[in-house]
Amino acid sequence: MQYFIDTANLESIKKISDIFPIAGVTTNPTIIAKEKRDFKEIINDIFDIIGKDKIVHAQAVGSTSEIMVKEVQLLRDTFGENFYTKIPVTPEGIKAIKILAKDGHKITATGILSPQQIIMAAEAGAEYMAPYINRSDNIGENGIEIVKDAYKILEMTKKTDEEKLSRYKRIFEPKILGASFKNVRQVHETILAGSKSVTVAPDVFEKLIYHPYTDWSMDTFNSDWEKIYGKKTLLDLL
Ligand SMILES: O=C(CO)[C@@H](O)[C@H](O)[C@H](O)[C@H](O)COP(=O)(O)O
Repeated sequence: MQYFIDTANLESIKKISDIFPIAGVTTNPTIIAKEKRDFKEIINDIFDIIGKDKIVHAQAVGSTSEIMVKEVQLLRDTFGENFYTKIPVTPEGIKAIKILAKDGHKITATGILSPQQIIMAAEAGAEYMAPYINRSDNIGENGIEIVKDAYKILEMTKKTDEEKLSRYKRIFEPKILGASFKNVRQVHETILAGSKSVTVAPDVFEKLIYHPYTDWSMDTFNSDWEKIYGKKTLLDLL
């Protein structure tokens, strides 16, 4: 399972990565713009906090495939092997993914709101496909159904390692990266639908393990213990 934090806010990244077993950080142009700082510094600071063995995703912003291809080449040279460029599933984006994947680049297809967009991005050679669950639910569609359909079709169109090597110059499993969550239920249903990667904003992230009865249970344990042993911990008693 891979949990990503969907933010570029360094305080939030520090807080969450200190506690939770995260796979990395995802951002988008809106998330980056909120920080009002130099782009390169933001990404370097994120890697400094989470470690260079973790993954960072940030989005190409060019409006043509030619510019996106150049951006991705520059991003890989600047940030290294654990940087994934997000590319939107527009016609120009799919064209860019197709060109870049042939050269072994690591791509996350983004802005996904339909299963066909996932299949097309996967065929073009993206490794991660990021469907926007809440944005889909918001207009009366069903984000979870997108993930379910996508997994069925990805299974049907599975490629051998030889095919992957000849088409994309590297071997990887296509993955659904569930994104745009507004509550824990959406995250959980996305995982149940088969998605082993999700990216969650800090406010929802902290709620993933929250339960009032867990807090109540711990309060009760602590007060019962203190009645007999005071503030002593096992370090004092063993
Ligand atoms: O696409 C990725 C990760 O690949 C995310 O950063 C993605 O852009 C964000 O989760 C969404 O845009 C956030 O959506 P929302 O919470 O604003 O509806």
